[in-house]
Amino acid sequence: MPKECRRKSSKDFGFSVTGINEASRLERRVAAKSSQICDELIETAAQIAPSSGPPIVMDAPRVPQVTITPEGGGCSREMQQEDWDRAVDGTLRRKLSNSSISSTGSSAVESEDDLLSDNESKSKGIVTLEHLVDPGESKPPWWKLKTFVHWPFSVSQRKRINWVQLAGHKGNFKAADEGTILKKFSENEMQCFEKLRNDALLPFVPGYHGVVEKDGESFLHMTDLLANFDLPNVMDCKMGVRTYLEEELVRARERPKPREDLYNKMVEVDSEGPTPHEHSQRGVTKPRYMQWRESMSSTNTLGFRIEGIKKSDGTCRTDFKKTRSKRDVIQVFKDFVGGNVNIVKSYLNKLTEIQQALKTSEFFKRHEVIGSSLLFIHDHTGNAQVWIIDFGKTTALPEGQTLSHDIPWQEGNREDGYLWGLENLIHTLESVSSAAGAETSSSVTKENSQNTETHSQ
Ligand SMILES: O=P(O)(O)O[C@H]1[C@H](O)[C@@H](OP(=O)(O)O)[C@H](OP(=O)(O)O)[C@@H](OP(=O)(O)O)[C@H]1O
Ligand SMILES: Nc1ncnc2c1ncn2[C@@H]1O[C@H](COP(=O)(O)OP(=O)(O)O)[C@@H](O)[C@H]1O
Repeated sequence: MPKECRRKSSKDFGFSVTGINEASRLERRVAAKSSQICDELIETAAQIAPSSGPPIVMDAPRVPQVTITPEGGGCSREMQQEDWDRAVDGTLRRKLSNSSISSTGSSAVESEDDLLSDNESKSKGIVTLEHLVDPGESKPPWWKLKTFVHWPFSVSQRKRINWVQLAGHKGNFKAADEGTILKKFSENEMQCFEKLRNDALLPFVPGYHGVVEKDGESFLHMTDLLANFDLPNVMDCKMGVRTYLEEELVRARERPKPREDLYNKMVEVDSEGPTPHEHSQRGVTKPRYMQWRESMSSTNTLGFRIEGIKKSDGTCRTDFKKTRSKRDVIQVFKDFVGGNVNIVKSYLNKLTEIQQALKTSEFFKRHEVIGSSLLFIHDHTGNAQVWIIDFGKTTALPEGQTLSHDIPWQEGNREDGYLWGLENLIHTLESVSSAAGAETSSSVTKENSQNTETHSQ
């Protein structure tokens, strides 16, 4: 069920959004509409709070900030008061175990005590992005552009926007100027974006606009892929047969650090998942957890898995940990596209283009691509696109080494199964297309036969 959070001010719902993401505004409307109590509180808040000026912290009542109706169990993770406080003062940080390399790129070694519970940190749908430019601030004195001389941010009255984040860690993204977002800096990801500038994959990755810094914190400035869609439907598919780096495996073997948060996540899905030993220590290591996730989902069997879906009606789901069989995956895709065969065909065309580009890409040849996703986005206008996102754990191979991306992984060969997964994904969508086509033609046949009956009466 959606968790509750305290509203800080009427601005959270009431600010005017003319820029960064029109769709988000509409979504927020749709979502807010679904809760009578929420609407009443918005009105109350609007009366209490001034239309401009600093946000007012309302201690009570606790209400859902965004109302999402998840199918099959709670999926929406919403900002809590503590999250706001941490995010606003800039202290919301990812904590890493020493068996973890963050997809934000850090390989920092920290003690187990430093770990955040994943329930607290993992994004599961609609999140609220903080805008880093304070309203009324006319100049951005704190911005220091590291790489590109281009001032990207204008003053905005928007402080926070609701946005779709189907995977990754909450707090990793911030709002930026129209059509763009900021992602927490990762050296690894930054290097990938730099190398992708001259690569065949460039048309399929989010536009990259350099690195920006505020208060000692750096961000990657990139295009918001949702920006050109009207009430977008979004799906995140994590690619590959392996979702952890080989070095994470080595580290966990050398110095195993059982993590309680991962143990809890495992038990939540399958109480018999942990071994008796893991039960007794109430902890599992990161690679063990990741391997278990891969075997429960379609990662091992198909080379990709569905991480999350958000539909235009505001519903969102991230409960796909046990979506494993091709049949189940097809069903999820069918639901995602609402049986629209044209959308499926557009997606298939896009995937084929990506497949071609991957085969010629120098970048792809020379990188182990781990934890990267394909982001599917379509809307009611028929616009359907696929992008390659998340290069936090995409790692350059030693000079001279290349990968084929379609042979089985064995420790040491660094293969990721990306192309094999993509091939399976294409086949899966082809099945969706023929199933949808068959349904359409059978309903047309039915209609025709009804017409014939009507005529003959
Ligand atoms: O999906 P669930 O089951 O919640 O597991 C998560 C995802 O695999 C995260 O990957 P992603 O960010 O791609 O969603 C991963 O972060 P990394 O990418 O840093 O490996 C988390 O590792 P920890 O952050 O170490 O818990 C792991 O706990
Ligand atoms: N450029 C983008 N435009 C729109 N949505 C994005 C973009 N990048 C990421 N997202 C959203 O954020 C989610 C997490 O992104 P990701 O890069 O995988 O983060 P992390 O590195 O924290 O795992 C994706 O599932 C998607 O919903």
